Amino acid sequence: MSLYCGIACRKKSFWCYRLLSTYVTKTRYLFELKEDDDACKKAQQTGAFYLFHSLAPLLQKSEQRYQAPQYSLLELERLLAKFGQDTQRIEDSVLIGCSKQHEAWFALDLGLNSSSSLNASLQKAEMEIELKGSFTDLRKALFQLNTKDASLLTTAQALLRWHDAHQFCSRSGQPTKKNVAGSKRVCPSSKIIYYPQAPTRISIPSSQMAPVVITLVSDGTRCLLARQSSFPKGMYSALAGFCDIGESLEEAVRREVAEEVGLELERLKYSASQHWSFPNSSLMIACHASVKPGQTEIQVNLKELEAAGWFSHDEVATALRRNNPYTQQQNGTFWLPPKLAIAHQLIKEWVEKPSCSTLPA
Ligand SMILES: NC(=O)C1=CN([C@@H]2O[C@H](COP(=O)(O)OP(=O)(O)OC[C@H]3O[C@@H](n4cnc5c(N)ncnc54)[C@H](O)[C@@H]3O)[C@@H](O)[C@H]2O)C=CC1
Ligand SMILES: [Mg+2]
Repeated sequence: MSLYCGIACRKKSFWCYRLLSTYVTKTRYLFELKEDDDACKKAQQTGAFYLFHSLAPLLQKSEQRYQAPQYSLLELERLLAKFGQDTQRIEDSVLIGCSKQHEAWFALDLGLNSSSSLNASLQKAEMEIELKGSFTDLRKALFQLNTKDASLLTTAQALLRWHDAHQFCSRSGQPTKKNVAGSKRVCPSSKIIYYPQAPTRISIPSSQMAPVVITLVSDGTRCLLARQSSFPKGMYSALAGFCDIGESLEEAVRREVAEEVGLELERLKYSASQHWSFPNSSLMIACHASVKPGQTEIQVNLKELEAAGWFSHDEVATALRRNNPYTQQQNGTFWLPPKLAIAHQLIKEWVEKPSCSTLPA
């Protein structure tokens, strides 16, 4: 087993970006902005903002086409000042993506009640005159926009709507606080962390199921297994991760693999699903995936994983036959999740049919 314990070279950010594909570096850059408020604040300085009013995106017409204009932080500050608004309102913005060159994109709604500024929301008509555009119902706007803007604004609206609906903690009743990127809200009093899908964490049994993708990556002869520091000693599993709001399952699979081990998928194939209760209700959606032969160098994201590695078919087949893993801990071999876990089923499926045919990712 060639185990990479992940030497992440810290250069300004979590990883060096050399050797990683554009897609992987973009994914890891966004992960960093979601995890690090200072990095996200810094990204706002050079980023671009899309504007909404009461969940309707601003569109401008140029020639026969509509487009969604972008504003710099400076332009936004000037616009707010012109209408007597403090710049605190910018704290209501959410991170929605970035360019290949790592220009971060944000969305800000000028019409929803602000949780960061005491100012009232801005009047729609006045803003449309000032901005020479119209705040357009998103369903209508989707017919007028290019695919990139349509997908971006759909994610933006979902995130802005979620934040607007989760201003208070369902346990303490206290106002919740958004992180800079808007990838979560925290209640300072109950300490519950809310993620844009379902309330999660600790004591609040979620009434919804958070969608989670779990993926067994193969390079044709080996499969990729990983472990978190929270796992029992010696246990390795498939890569798993919560879907982000606005994401398809395929996008979540690709993003999680890029974020956690720095690999770009070539193909993936749905396998099965499972309800999973730990730590809260999740809907596990399991897939097989493959990487291009020769593009198998793992770069472990040490903020998420303790280790990851490629395991041969024989090693994994032997591990599957171990029925009492706890005895294995003594002699330091690795072991796999219990039969009940869909990770076990996914791994067993691969051992029985190593060449699970996969579809383009
Ligand atoms: N049934 C099975 O075979 C397996 C199930 N799992 C489950 O999959 C889930 C996701 O696995 P991880 O690698 O931990 O996810 P992950 O790779 O997304 O990392 C967890 C982080 O995601 C963030 N996050 C985003 N949305 C979240 C939400 N709704 N709830 C909680 N955290 C959220 C948090 O920052 C958290 O620290 C876990 O709950 C785990 O129990 C994991 C492996 C096997
Ligand atoms: Mg994970």
